[in-house]
Amino acid sequence: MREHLRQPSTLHVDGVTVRFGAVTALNHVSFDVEPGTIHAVIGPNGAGKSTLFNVLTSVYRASEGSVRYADHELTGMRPHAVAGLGIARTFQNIELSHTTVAGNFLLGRHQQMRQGTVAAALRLPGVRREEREQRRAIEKIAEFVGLRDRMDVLASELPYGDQKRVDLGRALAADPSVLLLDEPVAGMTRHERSDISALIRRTHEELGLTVVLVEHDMPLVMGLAQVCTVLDFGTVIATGEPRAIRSNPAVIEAYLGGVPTTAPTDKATT
Ligand SMILES: Nc1ncnc2c1ncn2[C@@H]1O[C@H](COP(=O)(O)OP(=O)(O)OP(=O)(O)O)[C@@H](O)[C@H]1O
Repeated sequence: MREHLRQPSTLHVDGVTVRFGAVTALNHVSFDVEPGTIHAVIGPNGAGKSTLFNVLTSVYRASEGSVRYADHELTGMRPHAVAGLGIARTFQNIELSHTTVAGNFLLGRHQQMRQGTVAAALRLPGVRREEREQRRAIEKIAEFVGLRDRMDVLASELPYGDQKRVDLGRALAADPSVLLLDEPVAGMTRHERSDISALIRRTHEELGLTVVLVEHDMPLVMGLAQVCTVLDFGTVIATGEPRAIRSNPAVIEAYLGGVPTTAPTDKATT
């Protein structure tokens, strides 16, 4: 069952509408995220990107429409059940646990643990073997995100850029097939942005993950994404390759009417 779900599948977003009272945050939003792609969701402030992420992870329930992955309807599922299907996320505002880097990775891996807490309390042999396996697994993740020598440091004591790496490692620890990244370089220095951009690319190329990326940093988006979906006032105004998106009149108008400094441009930092 679990192996089946680890097979890459298309994430279908179909007619999703979310209303908050009189505000329609998402208005019949439809697009597909093809397996093995980096798919960016962009749009001016208030366009509905965070709301969409919260629907994809079942934190919010759509008023209408559906989200399907690997023959499963995600709408109405509990968030941990969505995670169990292999859909992991990082957070715009870092939400790390008050423990070490390794502890955060272990918590992310928790779903993978086979042995129960009673067996763990009794220190049964199978538990010790599993603990060793988990330790090896999180060492690999620490290596991958560049924190191998920081595993026993409290995550809260790390610089901001490294905390973002912990957040990414925690998501990877759940062994996902789809990774949802919510503004992964927000608040970072130019150097940190370039590092994280390279890490996202490796996540896609070396681990083969499907990545859904919400980000305001247009050079980063244009350099990484194969497909962009553009939201404006809760409506999809364009979906396509970055090159086509950059010259799409509706997209240019949406940005020029909103936040000119973040409008899609040709220059990529990646
Ligand atoms: N919990 C909520 N209650 C009421 N209105 C909300 C709620 N969450 C979002 N909204 C409204 O829905 C719309 C979309 O907001 P959302 O945060 O999804 O946009 P966004 O594209 O993520 O914006 P930003 O780029 O600034 O993060 C906005 O008008 C916002 O004010």
